[in-house]
Amino acid sequence: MTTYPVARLTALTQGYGGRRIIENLDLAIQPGVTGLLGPNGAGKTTLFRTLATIAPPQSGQLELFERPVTNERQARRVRRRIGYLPQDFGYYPAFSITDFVRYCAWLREVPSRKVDSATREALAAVGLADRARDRMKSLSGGMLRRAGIAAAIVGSPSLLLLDEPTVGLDPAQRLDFRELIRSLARAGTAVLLSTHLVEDVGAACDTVFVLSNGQVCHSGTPQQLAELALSTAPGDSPLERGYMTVLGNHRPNEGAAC
Ligand SMILES: Nc1ncnc2c1ncn2[C@@H]1O[C@H](COP(=O)(O)OP(=O)(O)OP(=O)(O)O)[C@@H](O)[C@H]1O
Repeated sequence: MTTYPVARLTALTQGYGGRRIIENLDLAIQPGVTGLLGPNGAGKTTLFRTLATIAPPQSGQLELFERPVTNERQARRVRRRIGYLPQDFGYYPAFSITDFVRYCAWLREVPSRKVDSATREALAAVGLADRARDRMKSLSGGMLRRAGIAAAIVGSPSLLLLDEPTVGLDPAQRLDFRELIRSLARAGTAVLLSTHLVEDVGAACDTVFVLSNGQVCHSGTPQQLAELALSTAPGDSPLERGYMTVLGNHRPNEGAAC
């Protein structure tokens, strides 16, 4: 059976003003969980904003759900199928968690008859059902992040874009989060997860891309990335070492793979 990419970028060039951050990038996101690794400033958030249809490509083509997205009308149609958790997401401090997630469901055009049940399901999925009435301004960093994840998954999007979703989560919550995204993927959601926490990629992703200077310099399974490890030191994981190899930051000083 042929599986089509959920999202495809062809010859993407993207940037800010005259500054190019991503140039001539080809990338396909398949069903399952895909990890996106890359150093600060590599262009991960820029890529997410493009996939979320917030920033139209400066040049190149974006296809989502097997259809080109070339104008605002097409973007609006696909946006309701995309859940996006930005790195820094905005909210009204006086909203309760329920208000916040309901509001995001409304923005994503979840049918009104489904909004209440979808909100309850999303809050239960992130372990916030018993905190549903708490005000957003009263939440700890980790709880705020979980509220953001609930807002991204409400209404079961087809494509879930999570930009550093595990920042601030305690270890138990990170384990729960990994299980959550694996179960969402089993249920048919394609997940793209950007993170600096390499172990999240090893534990939860089917595929991993490494982005550096706006270019994909490695794609494969986490296992394949780990196999690129050139040397290990006590406490380092092979996946971290493989990632460093790809970035050319491995020690001792050998040639860069990227
Ligand atoms: N709104 C903006 N205006 C101008 N430049 C920007 C803007 N947003 C990002 N940039 C620049 O684009 C480059 C890529 O930024 P981006 O946020 O996409 O990287 P990133 O890989 O997500 O980084 P990090 O891991 O630090 O979040 C950086 O040099 C950044 O300074």
